[in-house]
Amino acid sequence: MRLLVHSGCFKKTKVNGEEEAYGLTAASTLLIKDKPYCLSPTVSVFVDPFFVAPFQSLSSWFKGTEITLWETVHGIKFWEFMNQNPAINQRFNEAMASDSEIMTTFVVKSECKQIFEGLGSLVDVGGGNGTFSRIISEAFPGIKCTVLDLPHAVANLPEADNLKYIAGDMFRFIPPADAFLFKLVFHGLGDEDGLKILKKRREAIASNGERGKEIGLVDDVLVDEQDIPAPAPLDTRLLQDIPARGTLLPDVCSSLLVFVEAYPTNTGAPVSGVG
Ligand SMILES: C[S@@+](CC[C@H](N)C(=O)[O-])C[C@H]1O[C@@H](n2cnc3c(N)ncnc32)[C@H](O)[C@@H]1O
Repeated sequence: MRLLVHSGCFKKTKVNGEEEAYGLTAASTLLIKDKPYCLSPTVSVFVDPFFVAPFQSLSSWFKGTEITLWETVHGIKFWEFMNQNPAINQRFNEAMASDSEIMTTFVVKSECKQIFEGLGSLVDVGGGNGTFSRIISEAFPGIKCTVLDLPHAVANLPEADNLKYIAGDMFRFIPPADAFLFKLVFHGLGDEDGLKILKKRREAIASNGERGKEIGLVDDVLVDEQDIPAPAPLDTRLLQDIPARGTLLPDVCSSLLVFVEAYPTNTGAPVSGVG
């Protein structure tokens, strides 16, 4: 318990003014199942041996020729691994969905609500099981939401009048829309692949008569360490990015923030989010 208190999972408290007890902290409150906001699926995926074990092979990766740590350990790319392991894929998608449930509270329902007003269509690129888009589609019935993701991620998901799924490859085609949402997509890409996606998004804008200059980016962004409020776990974030992306410094992510701010919304407010 001492360790768990030290790491912020529990806090020491007194019952009836004298008996020592342990209580939940703000962080561990988010791990309670069946509450509206629960990050337990996210935590359980990122501490699962399937995700943590590759870190035992860092030295092989450094010495080898594979681009990503994941390929060094599993012999295939991260998303191909998900395709071949449906049970893990399901858990991964649920983890992403639990993160989206929380984030939409701030992005869709309060802090950034105005950025969605007036939009006719939105493509959620690499949108996973579409939790983020489902919440947007319910809050803004006038926005036609399309979730683009790989076939194994979007198979058999229930659609609605203004929520559709496209099984596809974002490196090949991104459908035209008024707005594009990229949530937790770029941090898993190397710089070259990140730029390819931006070019595809550019083509989607051009094919829509130059409408749709809005872009929503919700991702890890590398900033100077001194700019991160303590105790933000930069080391954890950097480690989380290593398995799939293959380079240690997310340069594209840093420059993307600049890019995002260069594309104001139709309401004049920059669309950017740092998650
Ligand atoms: C980290 S997850 C984020 C999911 C979702 N945006 C969210 O935040 O809940 C990245 C997503 O990108 C998808 N993805 C990876 N490569 C893709 C590709 N080539 N085309 C379309 N989607 C892809 C994955 O299947 C996965 O759902």
